[in-house]
Amino acid sequence: MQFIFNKMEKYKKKVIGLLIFKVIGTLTDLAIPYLTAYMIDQLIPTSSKDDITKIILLGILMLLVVLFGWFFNMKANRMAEYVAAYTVRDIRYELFSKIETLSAKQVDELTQTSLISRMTTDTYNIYSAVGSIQRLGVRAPILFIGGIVVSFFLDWVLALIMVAMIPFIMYFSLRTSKMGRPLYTDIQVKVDKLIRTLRENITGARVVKALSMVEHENYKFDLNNKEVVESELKATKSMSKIRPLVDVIMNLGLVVVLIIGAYRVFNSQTKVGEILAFVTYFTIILNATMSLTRVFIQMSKATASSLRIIEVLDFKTDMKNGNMEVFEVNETPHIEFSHVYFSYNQKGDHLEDINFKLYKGQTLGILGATGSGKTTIINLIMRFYDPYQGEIKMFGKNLKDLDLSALRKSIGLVLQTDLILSDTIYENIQFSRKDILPEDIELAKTIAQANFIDEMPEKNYEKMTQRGTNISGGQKQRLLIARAVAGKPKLLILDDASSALDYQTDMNMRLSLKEHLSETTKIIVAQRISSIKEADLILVIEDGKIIASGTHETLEQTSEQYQNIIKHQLGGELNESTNH
Ligand SMILES: Nc1ncnc2c1ncn2[C@@H]1O[C@H](COP(=O)(O)OP(=O)(O)OP(=O)(O)O)[C@@H](O)[C@H]1O
Repeated sequence: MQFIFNKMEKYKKKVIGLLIFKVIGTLTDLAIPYLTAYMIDQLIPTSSKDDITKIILLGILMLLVVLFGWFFNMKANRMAEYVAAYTVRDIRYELFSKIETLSAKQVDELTQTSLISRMTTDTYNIYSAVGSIQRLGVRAPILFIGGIVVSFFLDWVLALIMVAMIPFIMYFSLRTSKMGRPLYTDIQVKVDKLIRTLRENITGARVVKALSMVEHENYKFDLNNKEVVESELKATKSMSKIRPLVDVIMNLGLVVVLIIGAYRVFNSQTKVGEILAFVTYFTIILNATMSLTRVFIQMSKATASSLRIIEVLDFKTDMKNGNMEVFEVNETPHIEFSHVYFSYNQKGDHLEDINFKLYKGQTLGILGATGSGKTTIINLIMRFYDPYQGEIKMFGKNLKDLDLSALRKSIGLVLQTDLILSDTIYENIQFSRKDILPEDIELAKTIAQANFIDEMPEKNYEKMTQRGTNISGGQKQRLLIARAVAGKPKLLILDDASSALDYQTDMNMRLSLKEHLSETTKIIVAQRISSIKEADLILVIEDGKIIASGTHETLEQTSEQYQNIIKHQLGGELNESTNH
C-alpha cells in the first residue's frame, strides 16, 4: 500500500480537501440519530398540541443537517474519484514507460499477456481501492469511532456491551484481508493465462478455423475460464466467511443490548428515545465495520496488484545504452560479427560462433530452414538482445557503445509479422516520422513495387484495418517494405519480407532497391534462393551455425547443402533462376 500512498502524494491538497469534506459529511450523518433521540425524549413529552414550534424547528434543523451532509459527501466522493483516476493514470503511465524500456529478453520473461493484464486489471484494482480508501476508508472509521463515542454519551453500560464485540470483528476482518492477498495474486495469474489463450485465438483466428482447431481451442479456453472461476470462488469463499460471522456477532450484541436496555428503561436508568438512537448507532457501527472489511479486501487486492506492478517497475534495464552516434566509415565493415554466441534462455545456444563482414552498400543473404536462427541474427543487429559472447560491430564500433535510438533509426526493418496501423496508407508508410516528405513516400512506393496503392479508390488515403486485414499478404509486405525504405535507412533488413510476392515482383523490387538504394547495405532473410542469389555474401544457417558461406556461384560449386537446397527448390523458382 505504501506504493499507492506514495503515488497519491502528488494530489495531497485534493486529498486533504476531500478528507475535510468527508469528515464534515460523516459527522452530520452521526448527528441525526442523536437529534431524533432528543426529539423523542425531550421535545415530544414536553410539548403540547398547540405548541409544536420547537418540534418543527428541530425538524427543519434535521433536514438542513441531512442536506448539508449530502452536499459535503457528494463533493468529497467526486474529489475521491478524481484522485483515484489521476493516481492510476500516473501509475499506468509509469508502467507503460517502463515497459517501453524493457529488453526483449525481459518481455519474454514477464510475458506479453502478463504485462497487458498488469496494465489493465491490476491498475483497475488499484483504482477501485484508491476510491474506496478515500470514501469508505475515511467515512467508516469516523462512523465507527464517532458511533461508539456518542453511544457512551447515550448509555455507557449498553455501549460497553457493544464495544466488547469489536475485537472479535476486527480480528476476523484483518485475518480475512491477510488471507486474501495470495488468493487475489492467484486470480491474476489465472487471468493472465486466460488473456493469453484469448489473444492467441483472436490473432490466429483464421489458422484456428483452417486447422479445424475450434473445438480444441474452445476446450482450452473453457479450461482456463474454469480455472479463473475456481480461483475467484475460492477467494470469495474465504472472503465471504466474514460477513455472516460479523453479522452474527453484531446481532447477538444487539439482542443483549435490547434486553438490558429494556431493564434499564423499566428502572428509569435510560429512555426509549435513547434506546432507539442506540440501536441506530449500533446499525451504523455494524455497517461501518462491514465497509471497513470491504476496504480491507480491496486493499488486499490492490496490494497484490501493486506488487505485480512494482515487480515490473523494479526491473533493472539490462540493455545499457551507449552514447556514440552512428558514423559511416567506408573502409570499415558496416556490420561485423566476430565469434558471436547467443542463447534466449541459457539452456542451449541459439547462435554459435557466427562470423561475417558486410561492407557499406553490400547485400547479405541469409538462408536456412525455419527455426535455424535467421531472425535471431537480426534480433542481435537490432539490439533487441545482446550476445553473451563475441562482438557485433557497426562501422567498427561495438553495438553496445552506440546510442540505441541512433542505431535503430539508421536501420529499416521489415519483420515477418509486422505492425499495420488502423490508419491511412500514407500514415502507415510515414509512421509518424515527420521528416519523411510526400516525395519520399512516392519513391518508397516505387521501390516497394506498391503500385496497387494508386489503384485503390482513395489511393494514399485508403484506410487500413487493424493488422491490414483488408489487403492481401503480398500487398501488406509491399506496404511494409515501402515504410522501411521511406526513411532512407543506412541498413535495410528484410526478414522474410517478400515471401508472399510472386517471383517477378520480388525480382523487380530487388532491382529497384539496387537502383535507388545503392548506398544502403541490405540484409535479406529468405527461404528461397531466388531472393538472395545476387547477394555479395550468402550465409547458410542450420541449428544456429553457419554451415556454408560465399556468393551464389561459389556456394553452387562448393556447398553440398546449398546444392541440396537448390535441388529442393525446383519448379517455378528454377525457371526464374535460369531466366535471369
Ligand atoms: N523469444 C524466444 N525465446 C526462446 N526461444 C526463441 C525465441 N525466439 C526464437 N527462439 C528459438 O530460437 C531458434 C531460432 O529462431 P529464429 O526465429 O531465429 O528462427 P528463423 O530461422 O528465423 O525461423 P523462421 O524462418 O521460422 O522465422 C528457434 O529454435 C526458436 O524456437
